[in-house]
Amino acid sequence: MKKERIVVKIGSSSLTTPNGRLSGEKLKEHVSAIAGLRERGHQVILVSSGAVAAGFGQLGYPSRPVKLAGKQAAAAVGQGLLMEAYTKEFHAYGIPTGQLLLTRDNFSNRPQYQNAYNTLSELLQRQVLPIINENDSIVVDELTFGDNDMLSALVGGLCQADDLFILTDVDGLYDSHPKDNPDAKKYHFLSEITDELLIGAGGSGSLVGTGGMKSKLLAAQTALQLGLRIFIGTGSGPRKLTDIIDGKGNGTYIGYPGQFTLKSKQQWLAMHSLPSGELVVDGGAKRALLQNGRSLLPAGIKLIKGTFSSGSVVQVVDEKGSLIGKGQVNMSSAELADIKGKSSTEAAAYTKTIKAEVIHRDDWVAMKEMK
Ligand SMILES: Nc1ncnc2c1ncn2[C@@H]1O[C@H](COP(=O)(O)OP(=O)(O)O)[C@@H](O)[C@H]1O
Ligand SMILES: N[C@@H](CCC(=O)OP(=O)(O)O)C(=O)O
Repeated sequence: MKKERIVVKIGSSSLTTPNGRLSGEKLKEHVSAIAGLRERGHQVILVSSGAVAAGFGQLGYPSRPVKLAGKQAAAAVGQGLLMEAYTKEFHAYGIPTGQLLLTRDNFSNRPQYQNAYNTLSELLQRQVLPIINENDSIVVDELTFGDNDMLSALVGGLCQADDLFILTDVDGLYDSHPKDNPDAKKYHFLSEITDELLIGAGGSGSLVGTGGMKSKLLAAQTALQLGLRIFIGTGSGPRKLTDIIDGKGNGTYIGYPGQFTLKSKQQWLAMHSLPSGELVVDGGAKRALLQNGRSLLPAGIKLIKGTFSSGSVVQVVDEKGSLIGKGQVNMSSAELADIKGKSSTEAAAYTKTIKAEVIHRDDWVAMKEMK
């Protein structure tokens, strides 16, 4: 059987009690199930929620704090408790653990993204189990992931995983909220996340979880684009995760094997990079980029918007303004303004210091083809 690389995401409700304490019993069960996956030779990356939910009780909050300072303080306490418990329990199976606390910036900044990738790769190569959470205690409000579903999908892309298992307190996706509708129908297999599914997905049903099924589906949508298969559901006992691999999981399976996976650079450009400007290109350049797999040359550029430096990411649009793709430019907006619309020979004569390609094909991702 193929050895898979699996991201396992565990939600707050599956790790804690409603009064803000860590549930040692629940945690132990997850640990034994993860040890079971590793015993079969699979690599596991754990994305664990629960810092806020495990910490707020000790701080004297009667329920999950709503204000940012309360959540951040609770997370500071709870994250330590989580890691202490995980380290001890995994140690009993001879599995060393390592903690990574990430923020959105770590994904949008290319050097930080590569650095996170290098750290994860090193941990996995040395048989260490990475345990990841958002860096809740320091992250700025508007930049939080909020819940860990999207974080787990992005981690799946970052470490080029095969599967994402989202463990929660419900046994899969239903066509409407199962707590409101006793006749709600469960989906066992899905190949895509449609708007209809998103409409049927509601918020959290527990006092400690955030995001609910909607955020799991949005995460699943991203994970599908990143080439992962997804499972959303629950289970009990030490075999609950190996059962998922064996197709016997208690939940909903999304995706199919052998999906198209973007290369790491293209994945970063498409999913995480923040464009600093925009280039409007003519029909010839659009064809070269989308159909012929060529680089973007100065001749095809009609208009430059924004100010950027060499190495920045820009978005590329056609003359109607519709997005074609994103790429990393080899020159600044000022240098490009001098050679825009010129043939490559003319451009080369103009300055010998810059490259012939405005965006090299290796530094480009087509956004149209992804749909
Ligand atoms: N269509 C749906 N199908 C299944 N569960 C749903 C649906 N809509 C909303 N939910 C709720 O989503 C909850 C799981 O999300 P959440 O509470 O955020 O869990 P976690 O803490 O594990 O991330 C379920 O307990 C359920 O009440
Ligand atoms: N990073 C946060 C996750 C917040 C949260 O509730 O997430 P989840 O339970 O996955 O919906 C924490 O550890 O408390």
